[in-house]
Amino acid sequence: MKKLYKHETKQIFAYVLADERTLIIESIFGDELEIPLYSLFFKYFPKLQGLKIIAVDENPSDIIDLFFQVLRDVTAEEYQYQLSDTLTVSLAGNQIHSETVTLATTQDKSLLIATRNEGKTREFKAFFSHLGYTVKNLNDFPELPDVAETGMTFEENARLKAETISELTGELVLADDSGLMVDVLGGLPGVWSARFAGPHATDAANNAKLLHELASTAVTPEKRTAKFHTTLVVAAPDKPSLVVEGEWLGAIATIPKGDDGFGYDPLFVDEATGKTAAQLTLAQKNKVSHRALALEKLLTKWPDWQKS
Ligand SMILES: O=P(O)(O)OP(=O)(O)OP(=O)(O)OC[C@H]1O[C@@H](n2cnc3c(O)ncnc32)[C@H](O)[C@@H]1O
Ligand SMILES: [Mg+2]
Repeated sequence: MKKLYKHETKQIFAYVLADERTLIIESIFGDELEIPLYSLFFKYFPKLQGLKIIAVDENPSDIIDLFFQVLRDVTAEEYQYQLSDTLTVSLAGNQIHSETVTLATTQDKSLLIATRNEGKTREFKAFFSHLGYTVKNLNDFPELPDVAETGMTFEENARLKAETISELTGELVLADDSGLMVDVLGGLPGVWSARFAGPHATDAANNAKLLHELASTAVTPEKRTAKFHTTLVVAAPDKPSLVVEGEWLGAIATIPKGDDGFGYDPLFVDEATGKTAAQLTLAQKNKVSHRALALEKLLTKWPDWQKS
């Protein structure tokens, strides 16, 4: 069964009955969306199979709205619900369920990422849109200066980028300083990853230089181990910045593979899957990458930091 579903007001959704009794909610790009209340959904969804919803709109409350529309469609029963801090469900006028819920809202939350790198920005956008944040980067503010990365460590550079831009704009700013560390090259290119093949080097030039370095030192396959590192710094006016980091273990391939991602992704082989980062979808990379791990840590620290 596959049906195109027209949302009451604006969005169009498709839904498909899945083989297993699971609820899968995907964006139209195939990214799985994390929406709360899965168990509740199954309490009321009467089919033996599960449900796959493909949503144009990723807003959790719209998807919950959709779920109840689907439920009415499937059961021909008049389920009603109300959603504020509490979700209440009623059938034929009688309340049959009530629970407290927390949903990310999309109101007034914006985050400036102090980067001009659109590859990084795409990953941050995918992550923060689930939390209701609108993400902008420095390409949206051409008048802001480039911050020179004069530090010798990822943290120094990330602080420079986040704190300078936060001071200039008065905004909440996140910066990412990251790089590839290849064991046999003593951790290079490291903080110089963006400039490995020279100032303003392209990704292709950096990748070519990396392959050349490893070929010229005749490195055996098992010695091509490497890791991606990122340090994230969040800065806001008048408080100490929040710093987290993440690492992703892998190895350097002998030829570039895959079309997704950016930077060194076509050469970085994920230790767990054997695929290059460029062979992973954005959603897959965003579950395992150095940036994803750092963002996970950021989320656990974010609420206390925001209150501080
Ligand atoms: O400083 P901003 O404006 O954020 O952008 P940048 O590209 O200069 O970024 P960095 O200074 O942090 O340098 C990071 C380098 O490491 C590469 N890199 C970082 N994360 C990566 C990832 O997830 N996949 C592939 N390459 C990555 C990236 O392409 C850059 O060459
Ligand atoms: Mg940079």
